[in-house]
Parts: sequence; C-alpha cells; structure tokens
Amino acid sequence: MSDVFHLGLTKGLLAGAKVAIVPGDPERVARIAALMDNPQPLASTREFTSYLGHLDGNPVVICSTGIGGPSTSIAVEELAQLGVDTFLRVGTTGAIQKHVNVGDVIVTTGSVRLDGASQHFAPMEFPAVADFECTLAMVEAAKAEGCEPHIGVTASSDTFYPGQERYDTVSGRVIRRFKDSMAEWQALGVLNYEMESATLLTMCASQGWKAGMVAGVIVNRTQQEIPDEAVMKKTESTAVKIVVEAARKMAKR
Ligand SMILES: O=P(O)(O)O[C@H]1O[C@H](CO)[C@@H](O)[C@H]1O
Ligand SMILES: O=c1cc[nH]c(=O)[nH]1
Repeated sequence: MSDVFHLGLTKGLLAGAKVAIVPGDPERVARIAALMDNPQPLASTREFTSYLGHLDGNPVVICSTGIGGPSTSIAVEELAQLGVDTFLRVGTTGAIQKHVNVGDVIVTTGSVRLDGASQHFAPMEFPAVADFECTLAMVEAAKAEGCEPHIGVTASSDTFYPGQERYDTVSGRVIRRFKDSMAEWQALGVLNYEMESATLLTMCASQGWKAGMVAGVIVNRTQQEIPDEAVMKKTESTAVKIVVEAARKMAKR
C-alpha cells in the first residue's frame, strides 16, 4: 500500500533517497533512469511516473511532475513526505532573449512567479529562488558536458499560451495583463519561459528544501514557435545528462 495520496510510493521503495530528479514529462523518466545504475520502475499514477536509480551507490528517485504548478506541488510535497529534501528539475523551455539559441541550456537562479500554486505556499513578496549548491552543481555539470549554460531568471507561467503571450491560438488574443508582457520580461533580462519552477522553487525555499532547475532550449520565441523534433530530442538529452551529473554530486552530500 502507498504511503502517500497520489504517487503510489512508499518509504521502502525509495530506499532512503534524499535526492529527486523531477522532469515534467513522464516519458522522460525512463530515459533519465537509463543513465543510472540498476534502474527500477517504481510506480505510474496519473502524470506521476517514478523510477529509482543509483549514482555512485547512492539512491536517487526520478518522478515526473506533469505540466504546471498544481501537479508539481503534489509531487514535491509527497516526495518530501517520503524523505526527499533535494529536488532537481529538468525541463524544456522557450527562450525569449535573442542571444539564447535553440540547443542551449539554461540554469535558473530564480523565477518570476506567474503561477498560482506558489501563492498557496508563500506570499508574492517571497522569492522563487534556487538553492545555491544545486545551482552550482547544475552549472558545473553543464560545463563538464561541454555546454556554457545561460544562468539567470526564468518566467514560470501557469499557462503555455496566454501567460507566455502566445497569439497562435484559436482566439488569437491574450488578456490585457499579458499584452506586451514578453517585451517587459525581455527588458528585465528574463531568459526564458517554462511552467513549473515558480512552484518548485517557492515551495522548497520556503520549507528548507533544496531545489535547482536546468532546461534545454527547444524554441526561441524571437525566431519561431514550433520546435524541430530532432533538435528537441538532442537538447532534452543534453539537459538530462546535466541533471544526472548534478544529482550525482548532490546525492554524495
Ligand atoms: O519539458 P517539461 O519538463 O514538461 O517543461 C516544459 O514543457 C511543458 C510545456 O510544453 C511545461 O511543462 C514546461 O515547463
Ligand atoms: O516555449 C516554451 C517551450 C517549452 N515549455 C514552455 O513552457 N514554453
């Protein structure tokens, strides 16, 4: 029987893992686990697919969050209930700065809280900030992988379309709040859009857990809206290698 409400996991299944890798996409979980020793599937419920793997003998759990803050908040809370205290998100992302290329990697130091879920954990004045050690581990792993990562602020939105100011929709419009919002984030030096880091980083920073975030750039919004499949696969695979090496380092502590 599961020890938690949604994930279908028990403390025993996690074998004492303190570090979790948390991608959005459930299909990414097995690909991450394949880079570890003795990968074992654990559970699959709703958007939450989980595996256990080992890095230098240390257990690391991989569990997908699904898309967006609400399901991310469930995955993070239940993994913490099972003893995890360090969360490394690996995702895909849309860059908004001209100098950030498709195929590049972004390590997030903090997120603009364009979500709703993070406000259930801390008031808006509280920063969605990444843990320094996790961030350093991500940056060092990226460099070891031969990437010079972009390091900075991410806009993290509850919605893929209006919150990221996309007009390629059926209605072709966004509400006033988001009109010209991309230009504003660009002017403020924000690097990219994704959908889970505001929730993850706020939850962890406000509860004494560690969290970091790395993402592979699959589109640049100043150039194109639809990603190329082959480029997307390659970029995701680079980000996955980086997060596994960062997890190796964090699991050694
Ligand atoms: O690739 P993942 O981790 O799902 O991350 C990004 O991709 C999804 C949107 O396509 C959102 O979850 C966003 O944050
Ligand atoms: O543009 C993008 C690409 C991936 N994920 C997002 O949330 N936005």
